[in-house]
Amino acid sequence: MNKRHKQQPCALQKKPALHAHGQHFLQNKQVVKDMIRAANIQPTDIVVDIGAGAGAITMLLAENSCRILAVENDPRLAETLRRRSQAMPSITVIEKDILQMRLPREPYQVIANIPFYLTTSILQLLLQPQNSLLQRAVLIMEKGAAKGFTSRTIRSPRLLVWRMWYEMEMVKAVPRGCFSPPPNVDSVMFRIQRKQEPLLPVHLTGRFAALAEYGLKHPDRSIYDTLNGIFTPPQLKHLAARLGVDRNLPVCRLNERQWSLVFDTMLTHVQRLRWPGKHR
Ligand SMILES: C[S@@+](CC[C@H](N)C(=O)[O-])C[C@H]1O[C@@H](n2cnc3c(N)ncnc32)[C@H](O)[C@@H]1O
Repeated sequence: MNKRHKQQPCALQKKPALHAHGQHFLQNKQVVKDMIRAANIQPTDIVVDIGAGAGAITMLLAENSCRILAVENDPRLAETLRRRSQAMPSITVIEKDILQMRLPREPYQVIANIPFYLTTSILQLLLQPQNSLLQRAVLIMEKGAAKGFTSRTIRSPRLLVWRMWYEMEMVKAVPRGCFSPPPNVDSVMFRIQRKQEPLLPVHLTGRFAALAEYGLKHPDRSIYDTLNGIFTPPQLKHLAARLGVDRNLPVCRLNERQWSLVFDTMLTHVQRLRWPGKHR
């Protein structure tokens, strides 16, 4: 046999490991029940299960009579779930990459044990205020990621924009033994809730995002050094008093409420030509 057509050694023929696709299946029904309770699911809700697998969450959700969109891109798992839910009209199985999916055009909830490798992309998809009607999500995610999203300091412009719109909190730890196979990192139940009163109107999101990009380019710089490219010294003095902070504090220590004051002060008192971004 020609060398090039020799069979590959077995190790190379192995299927990719399940966890390479974030496939850590929930084995513990109580965790799923706790997620459903934490999301306060009502019979009238539309609920998206992202990475539905064989249905650990979807099947229990169906007991709440809500409408469920179960999204799964692994054809074998999607087929299993289609079979399991055949007689359940409230469940629609969507065999698709979640990142290619059009989200509901009406208010919806998410309950999901997400593939960890897509955490940021999934949040990016769900938390775009311009095109997402997400009301609440209860997700299982890696503890490290959850800590970053709820951190007291805000170093990422994207996170800052999300937090203008959504409350984020860790609900509780989910032990590794609740999954099969167990992940090699710690996991938590994480809740995202649309704020009753968002800190930003949708139509100003682009303008605020430009301020966030500018303001957090060097998150450890002081508030004064960061913002003196936008505000004049008297405006900065007025702003520091409004914020109730020392102007030498690192800018990453401002919370989302304080950033909304920075934004408001900029819109009210600063000439447009000094605003960051292309939206002048
Ligand atoms: C952590 S498992 C959760 C499975 C199930 N929900 C459970 O709790 O047992 C994540 C699931 O997401 C699926 N998945 C991975 N990437 C995906 C993608 N891009 N779009 C949709 N599903 C995906 C995996 O196949 C896997 O079934």
